[in-house]
Amino acid sequence: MKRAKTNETSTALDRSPASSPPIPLLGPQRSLAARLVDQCRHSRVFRSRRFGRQAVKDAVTWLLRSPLRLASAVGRGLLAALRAWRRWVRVQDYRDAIEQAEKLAEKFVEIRALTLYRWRVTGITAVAATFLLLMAHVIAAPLAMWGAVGASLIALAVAGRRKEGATGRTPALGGPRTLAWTMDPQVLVDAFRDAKLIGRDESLRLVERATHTGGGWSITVDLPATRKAADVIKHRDALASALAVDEVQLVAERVRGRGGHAGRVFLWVADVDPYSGPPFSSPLVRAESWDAWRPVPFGRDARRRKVDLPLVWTSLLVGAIPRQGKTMAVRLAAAGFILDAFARLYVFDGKGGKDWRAAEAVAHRFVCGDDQADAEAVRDGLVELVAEVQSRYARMAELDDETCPESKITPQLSRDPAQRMPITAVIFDEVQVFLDNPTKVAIGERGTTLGEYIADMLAYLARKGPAAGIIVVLATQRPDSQTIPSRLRSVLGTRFALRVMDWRDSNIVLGDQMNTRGYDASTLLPSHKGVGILRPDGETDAGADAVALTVRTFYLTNAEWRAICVRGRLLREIAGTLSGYAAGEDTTRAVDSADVAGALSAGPVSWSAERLPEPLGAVVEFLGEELRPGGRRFVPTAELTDALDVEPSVFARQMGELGCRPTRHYVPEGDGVRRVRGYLTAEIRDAVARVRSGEISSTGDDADGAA
Ligand SMILES: Nc1ncnc2c1ncn2[C@@H]1O[C@H](COP(=O)(O)OP(=O)(O)OP(=O)(O)O)[C@@H](O)[C@H]1O
Repeated sequence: MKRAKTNETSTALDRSPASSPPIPLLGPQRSLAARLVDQCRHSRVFRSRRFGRQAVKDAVTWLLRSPLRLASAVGRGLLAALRAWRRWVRVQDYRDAIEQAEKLAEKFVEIRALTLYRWRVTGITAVAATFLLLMAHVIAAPLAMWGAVGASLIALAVAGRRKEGATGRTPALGGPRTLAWTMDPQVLVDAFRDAKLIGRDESLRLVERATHTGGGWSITVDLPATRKAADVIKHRDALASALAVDEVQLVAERVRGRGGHAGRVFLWVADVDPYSGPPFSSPLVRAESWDAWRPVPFGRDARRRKVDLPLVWTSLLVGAIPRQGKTMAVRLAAAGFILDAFARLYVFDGKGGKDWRAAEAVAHRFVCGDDQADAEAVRDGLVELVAEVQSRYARMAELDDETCPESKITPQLSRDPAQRMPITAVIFDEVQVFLDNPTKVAIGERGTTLGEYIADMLAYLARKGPAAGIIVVLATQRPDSQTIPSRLRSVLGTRFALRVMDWRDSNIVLGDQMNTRGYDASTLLPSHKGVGILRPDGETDAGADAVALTVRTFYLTNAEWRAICVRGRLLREIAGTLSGYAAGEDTTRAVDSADVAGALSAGPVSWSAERLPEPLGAVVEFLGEELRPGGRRFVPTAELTDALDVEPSVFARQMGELGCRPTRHYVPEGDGVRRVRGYLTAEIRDAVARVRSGEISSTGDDADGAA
């Protein structure tokens, strides 16, 4: 993900903390003098004007706050002293012991005498102290009396000072606690301890002191050795709670690259909800044209940094419950292609509303609706695209090394009309409408449903299309495993999850285990329209920065969207690239469907779990594309039983009945290897083939009766 940096939001990742050795924040064993010397030696206050200004601000704040802090410490000290005196005068220890022994009645006179005696001592001490003070005032100088009062106040302030490591939400931290950590790093350390991100006897090291940037406070810290930044990101909610801010206000990032390491964390706490306020307008509204090879402006992150989405070489899956902003997100991606006169668009809208009507003006193929005829038109469009991918690979193989160095599309190839390989975007809104189509069809010798066939072709396009310049963009409001089969999901590189119902749906869009890594789209707020978690494609440069990030998409009004489509048509008319549906030719290219069936089965086999007995069906569904020959060789039993949530002994027995026997195999673990029980994928494939051929019945018995 390329993030453009605005002036007001310098990124932590770009800083070079290597130039600033960490300053110990709190070292229990270090003396104050040693810490001061250290601070001065490493301080950038003397080297950087920005840090100098911040230090002066901090010092002034500290000075202004100190009378208040002294007064509250004296107040606490006075309270503590009064409590101690009250216990003493009431002979509380003795009284408690007697009460425990149930002898209060017997000892009542004795306690009362002792209490009266202590009251007398208190009175005499108070009178004597007052007399001595007055004498000092009269005989010596007023200074002596004020000196004595000052000493008493200091003693009370020391007694009432905040102790290091004090836990819990003390009333003093209520409300302004959100910002207390910017003044007093001890509060930040306490928050890390309370959130159980560091131990009670551990501390943090300050890499960059707290500064106010881009509508929030940022700080970079080093965790104690062996603690991981990934865990801070994972438990961001706990840290937000400890800092008393809403979790949407807290951004935690691992500092990577030069100067970064696995234990260095950048924190940013927004002053207010960063996703509230008016939506951001897309820069594409003002763009005359766009180059589809450039990452398209997609939105802004919490710190308002621009997030661009590379689309060439990848594919995109957008998932969310209704009315969260899927169509908007897909329109943004589409706008980048529409404004490139050399790009071609296939638009398939399963919703059938007017959201995509304006795209008719530029689309090479356009289908809008959920009728059988629409599903068949989508099928024909995809058949044409599968054939197009095959043809492009065949043609690229014929080109010389200079024109096509890597059997991959290049910007020059995609814009050369003679080569006929334009960047082609295949855009689906509400793709589940087509994937769920139950009509039976025969593909080659295989019987399947139209929905399955469409899924197979989409999986093929997402897998083989990007290198040939064909990009698949899918949006669905049902991101469940039934609707988007794993063989299709696993080949969609970039994922964007707006709010979904639960963490399972979130993981289906973003990838397995993403909730345990701190990315769960079900925790997004309903009021945050257009806010989602973006997981960039690991294959693109974008994937290097962060596993995922929360983005608020840009906003296009309907009028702006229509204007973009009109501009796209004009650009095509000028360049002479208007084609297909938009140019008034609405017939798909005649393609021999046997060729397509051949292409689908010559590629990785489509492993469908349909009509397979359990647990084989679930295993096939879980492994998806990994099951194909040349994919994974071995799957540990523990991985399968965990993923399918089944009892290991029952699982082993049922797999045995289907002819799959576990074996032992070495798997990598850490730096070494470990021998574990599991299944060879060849055995699983064999079992699938035997069930399909009827050799094993779908109840799990061998057709010939043998178990
Ligand atoms: N980035 C954004 N900023 C502000 N509002 C947005 C943003 N994106 C979408 N919205 C608003 O959210 C609402 C739903 O948007 P959209 O139609 O894109 O959602 P959807 O998920 O496609 O809905 P459906 O499932 O009904 O098709 C619209 O009112 C839209 O204006």
